[in-house]
Amino acid sequence: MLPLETNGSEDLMTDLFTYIDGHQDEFVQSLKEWIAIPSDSSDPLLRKELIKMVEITAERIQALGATVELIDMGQEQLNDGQSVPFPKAILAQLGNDPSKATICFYGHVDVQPAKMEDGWITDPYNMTERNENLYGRGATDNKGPVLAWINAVDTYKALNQEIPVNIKFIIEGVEETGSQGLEDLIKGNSSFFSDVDYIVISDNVRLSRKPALTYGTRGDAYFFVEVQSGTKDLHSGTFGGIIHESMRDLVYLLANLVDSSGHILIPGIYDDVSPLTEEERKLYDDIDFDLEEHQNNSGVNTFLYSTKEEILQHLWRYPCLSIHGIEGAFSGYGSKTVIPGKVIGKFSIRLVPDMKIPVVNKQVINHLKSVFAKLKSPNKLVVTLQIGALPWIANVNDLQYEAARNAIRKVTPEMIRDGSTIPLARIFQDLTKKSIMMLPIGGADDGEHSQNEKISRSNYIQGTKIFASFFLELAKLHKDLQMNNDPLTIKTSQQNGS
Ligand SMILES: NCC(=O)N[C@@H](Cc1c[nH]cn1)C(=O)O
Ligand SMILES: [Zn+2]
Ligand SMILES: [Zn+2]
Repeated sequence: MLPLETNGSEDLMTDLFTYIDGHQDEFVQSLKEWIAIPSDSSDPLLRKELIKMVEITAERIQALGATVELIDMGQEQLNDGQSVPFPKAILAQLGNDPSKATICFYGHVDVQPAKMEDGWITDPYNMTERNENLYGRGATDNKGPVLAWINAVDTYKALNQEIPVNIKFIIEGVEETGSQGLEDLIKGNSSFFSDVDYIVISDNVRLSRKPALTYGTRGDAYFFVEVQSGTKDLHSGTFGGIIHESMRDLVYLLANLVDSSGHILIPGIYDDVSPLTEEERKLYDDIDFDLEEHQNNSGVNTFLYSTKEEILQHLWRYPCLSIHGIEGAFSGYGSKTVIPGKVIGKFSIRLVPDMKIPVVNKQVINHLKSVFAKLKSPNKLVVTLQIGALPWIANVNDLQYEAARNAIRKVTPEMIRDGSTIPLARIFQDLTKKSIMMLPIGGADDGEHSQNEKISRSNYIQGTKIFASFFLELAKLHKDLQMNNDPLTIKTSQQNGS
């Protein structure tokens, strides 16, 4: 293996990039193979596929030369009283040279549900390339970025070059359903994180065509509101008109959560939202954001707000409430005349600093109970918090942000926040106290969670290059930092004559 010094870092970078360009079809083929596995974590019937996906990922990381541990995550309790095994989590380590920086990469290999009949143009699990875009479920969220990181490490190996940093991986299979059990996993494996210097996540998209670094995300409080009128579904001709219908109650409850201007109707919900300072307000002015393009990407004609500043603030620093669906309600084709016996409404509130989960939980329960009381319904109401993930904000002055800016090279990346949630971002920050950075490689038009999700071939390949060069840039800055701060290191390098 060639040590770093034998090759100037610019020459090495050229070699790495040439290799990546020359092997891009292999990298694309690997993504196709990963996308072919329907690793949907929300469907218990697909659990075997999800478990297989985690195993394949573990094998792939092991093939890099890493030591891989598969951690049992126990059983997932389903609503119907049954249980299925959680997919294992992967903890892996490649290199443990104490003189090098240690980066831990976190990602997930589970995906959101996807069916042809949802409106996909091609099979979501048969990756298809159209106009230089790679379409398939998980292409950008998050299989593409996880593979790009692996490809970057693989490139050093293939060129027989020393990787300038130690690399750790934490890869999970239940991010899309709230990363259950991962907090305990991190708590129970504190020694794994003790020598980690930096945590990198690449699980969101850029805001525009410009590369970006993400330093904040919203959290999420996801609720189930269950209304039960009886033990079974009923014929609406035989029972319609004589019973209190669970669906009518639920629709009323859901309609009282948020008004048509997007304002959340839950008393007190805005109380803990941190006030907008003048300093923060100015940040929005400089951000390159094409509102029209964002609107085109969404497929929606009219947004709730009309200026760049309002849109970004309502995505990044204000909460929102979205109603996601109703379990138990008739939703198929045709005109089934049924009265459901039990329905579960699903909604979530994206949380921002300084909202607190127990406070929000109480406010939601109190509000729904008081709205329900107005109905004077004999039906049974149960409200449960399913997922509670806190928002995350990082220090953009951390060394790895500078290294990432250097790695992106040609342009200055946009410093952005993100309206979505990575449940583990804040957990990592609180438990490990390490620097966290999100380095997105996907585009604003990738359609995460939507029909026809994709990643562009160019972002996937450029992303692989950015990761490969990030290792070098971070190694350089980390070494400088050590030389300046650590008398022992200075002494050792002076003795070595360097
Ligand atoms: N790419 C990140 C992502 O999509 N995260 C999910 C996580 C989540 C939040 N609530 C339930 N799952 C997201 O919807 O933001
Ligand atoms: Zn994701
Ligand atoms: Zn997602």
